[in-house]
Amino acid sequence: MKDKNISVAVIRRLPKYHRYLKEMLDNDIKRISSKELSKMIGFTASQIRQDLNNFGGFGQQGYGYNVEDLYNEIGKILGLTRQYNVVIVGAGNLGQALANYSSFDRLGFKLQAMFDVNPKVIGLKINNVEVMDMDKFEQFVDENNVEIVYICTSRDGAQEVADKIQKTKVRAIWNFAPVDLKLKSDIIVENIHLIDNLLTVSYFLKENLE
Ligand SMILES: NC(=O)c1ccc[n+]([C@@H]2O[C@H](COP(=O)([O-])OP(=O)(O)OC[C@H]3O[C@@H](n4cnc5c(N)ncnc54)[C@H](O)[C@@H]3O)[C@@H](O)[C@H]2O)c1
Repeated sequence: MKDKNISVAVIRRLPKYHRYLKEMLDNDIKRISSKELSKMIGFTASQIRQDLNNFGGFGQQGYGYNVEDLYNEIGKILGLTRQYNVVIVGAGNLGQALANYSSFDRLGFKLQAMFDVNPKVIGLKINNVEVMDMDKFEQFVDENNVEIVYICTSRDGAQEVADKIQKTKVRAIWNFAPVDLKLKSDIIVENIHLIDNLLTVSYFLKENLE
């Protein structure tokens, strides 16, 4: 598969294709044209053709796309043909909410444990997953081949967690703490700064209300 030099903008659109195609599969839709796909997703038909051509096309002139094939191919490109071992650090409000959200598990992101420094939450089971003492973090992630850590600590704790992660074989961080982590360049980090998104909403709302 020639997905080496794909732009980040294309990669960021793929999850949306994947999500809509899953919905179509659930509704028993077997094939779709780029025009119909465009109506649903909101990208232009030519954008869709261009995006999918990056990966070898998948479509056929006059037929459109086979929904199941396209869903499976995009899943492959997104790395969803395997499972990932995951832990959550920070078992507070957000950490517990993520642990209880079953869609991650269905996509193959398998939660192996949660970690915290607070004795009040250590030992709890959230959705059948134990909250462990942070002291055991490094040993656990390496012994259990953990690839991804979701950081759900307070802002102050996040860099300390990132420093610990860098001593392990963990490859990626999904960071919910509102801080830009300082990391070695070979660790993948994706930030979810919800407040940044909310401020964008308030900006557009302000424009609307003025
Ligand atoms: N809850 C939300 O809706 C929400 C929304 C947006 C962003 N966030 C961000 O997500 C993070 C978590 O939010 P929350 O509401 O769950 O906070 P919380 O206070 O309920 O939970 C944070 C947990 O992290 C643990 N912790 C702190 N430092 C640690 C460390 N060094 N190692 C291990 N555990 C540590 C704490 O003991 C606590 O249990 C925050 O950074 C917050 O800004 C939360």
